[in-house]
Parts: sequence; structure tokens; C-alpha cells
Amino acid sequence: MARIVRVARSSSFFGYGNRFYSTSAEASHASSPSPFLHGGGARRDVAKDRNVQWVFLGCPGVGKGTYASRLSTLLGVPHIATGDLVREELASSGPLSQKLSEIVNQGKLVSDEIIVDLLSKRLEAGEAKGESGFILDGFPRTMRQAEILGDVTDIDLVVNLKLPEEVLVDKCLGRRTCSQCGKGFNIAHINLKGENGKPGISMDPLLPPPHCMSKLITRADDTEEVVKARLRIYNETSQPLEEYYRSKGKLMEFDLPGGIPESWPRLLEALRLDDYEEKQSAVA
Ligand SMILES: Nc1ncnc2c1ncn2[C@@H]1O[C@H](COP(=O)(O)OP(=O)(O)O)[C@@H](O)[C@H]1O
Repeated sequence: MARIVRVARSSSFFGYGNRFYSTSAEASHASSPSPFLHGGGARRDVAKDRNVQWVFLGCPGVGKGTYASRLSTLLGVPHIATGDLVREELASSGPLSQKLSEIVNQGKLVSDEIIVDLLSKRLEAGEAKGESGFILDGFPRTMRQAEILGDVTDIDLVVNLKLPEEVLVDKCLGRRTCSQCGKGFNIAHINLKGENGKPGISMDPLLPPPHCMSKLITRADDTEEVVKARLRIYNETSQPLEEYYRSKGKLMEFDLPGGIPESWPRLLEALRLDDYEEKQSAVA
């Protein structure tokens, strides 16, 4: 832990040094009339002097990776998922690999020190390639991680994606990745009926094209038992994080209304990015 503190307090933590800029969250995130916003809301002015520094929160299976990845393409910033960094480390069979596989396969969290180290290396490598800004997915997961992040940089916006609990297990169990192209798919058919005033939710599967079909793999930690453990741990640790960002006026809560076709335009609207795609192609 001492090492994290030392690293976090040093100006080169995350490799960005003093390239982090200060921003005023209050100025850039006024509340929004969107029916999907219940918290601080978000009004996003496209930053003129630097790229966005956003965080995506949400339960396993909610779709953080999908939406964070789409936004990263739209905004030209890296999408950095700490779960991917952990899986890369696992696949590398390096010294950490055995230790990590035991933790991950039980649905438990990797230590703050290891995860900060992996993230720090990823950001340094990105900086060397000229990357700036980021959309973090899966980090922070603990208050300690949030404090470390807050010590070294300003986060502009924290998007908290939500889906009913019943849907999350099915979505995790339906996840597939093409081992060749790396694209993610989902074979689950979700059809949850509305009750007690809550709207129903239906999502079509996101099926792979024929050339990926024979190359699909399932994550080792996407078994029912491990998914349930991950959901339990997420629910235990997420509340203080949500409170922390809510109290800073940075939290935007977003109830996903369905699958990607319904949710993506609504999310862009909530982020005030609905005309951004058009503007980008006009100046290209
Ligand atoms: N910020 C983090 N802190 C601790 N452990 C993490 C973090 N991010 C990822 N992990 C580890 O990697 C695993 C997979 O992460 P991720 O792909 O984000 O899965 P999930 O679908 O559970 O959100 C987690 O179960 C955990 O063991």
C-alpha cells in the first residue's frame, strides 16, 4: 500500500505528470432534462484544450465495455478496461498470472496495488504513443482506487449504467468474444416483463457474423456461480463510490432502456453528444 501512495503522490503517476489539467465539474455538468438522468446530470462541452477523462461504473454485464468502447471511437480517446488489462496479464503467463487467475476465477477483486500498477503501465504506454484523455471502464472499483485517481487527476464525468439485476446474470452468461478479431457479442435473448410500475426490458441478441461463429470463446469467469459472486462484491463496493462521485456533482445515472439500438441514441442525448457525430463528419 505504501508503494501505491508513493506512486500516486508522485507527479509521474499514471505517466501523465503535469499534463493533467484542472477542470470545473460544476461548470461543465449542469443538470439535464433527460428522463434517464437522476443525479447531477451532465452537460458536456467538448473540451477545447484536452480530451475527456471519463469513468464508467456499472455492474458486471451491464454493458460498460460496449458503450465505453463506442464513445471512445466517437471521441477519439482510449477505452481502458482494467478487466482487459487483467486478462492480458493472465494470458501472458507472466509471474503474476497464477496469482491473478485464482482471484479472478473466484470473482474476487485484484488488490488495489496490482490494478493501479497495471493501469499505470497502460497509461504510460499510451502516452508514449501520443494518447490523451481516457474512458476508464472497471476502474475505480474501490474507494482507495477512487482516492488515488482523484489525487492525480480530474475526472470530468462518471457515468453509472444500470439494468435490472435479473437481466445481468443472463447477459454475463450470454457474452462471447471472437478469439480472432476480439469483437464482443451476446447470445442472450432478454425479455423481462414490466411490473410494479417498472418498465419491461427486452434486448435482442448481438449475434456474430458467420466468419466469427466458430471462433467464439467465453470468459472463464462468466459462469453462473462466479457471476453471482462478482455481482455481490460489486453491490457491496459500489455504493460508497457512487456517493463519492455524487457528492462531487460528477455522477450521471443512466438506466439503460433496452439493447444497443434503443440505448445508444439515448445515451448520446444524455451526454449532449447527439449531434456530435454529424459535426465530426462535417469538419472531416
Ligand atoms: N479496478 C479493479 N480492481 C480490482 N479488480 C479488478 C478491477 N478491474 C478488474 N478487476 C478484476 O478483473 C475481473 C474482470 O473484470 P471486468 O472485466 O471488469 O469484469 P466485470 O464483468 O465483473 O465488470 C474482476 O472480476 C476482478 O477480479
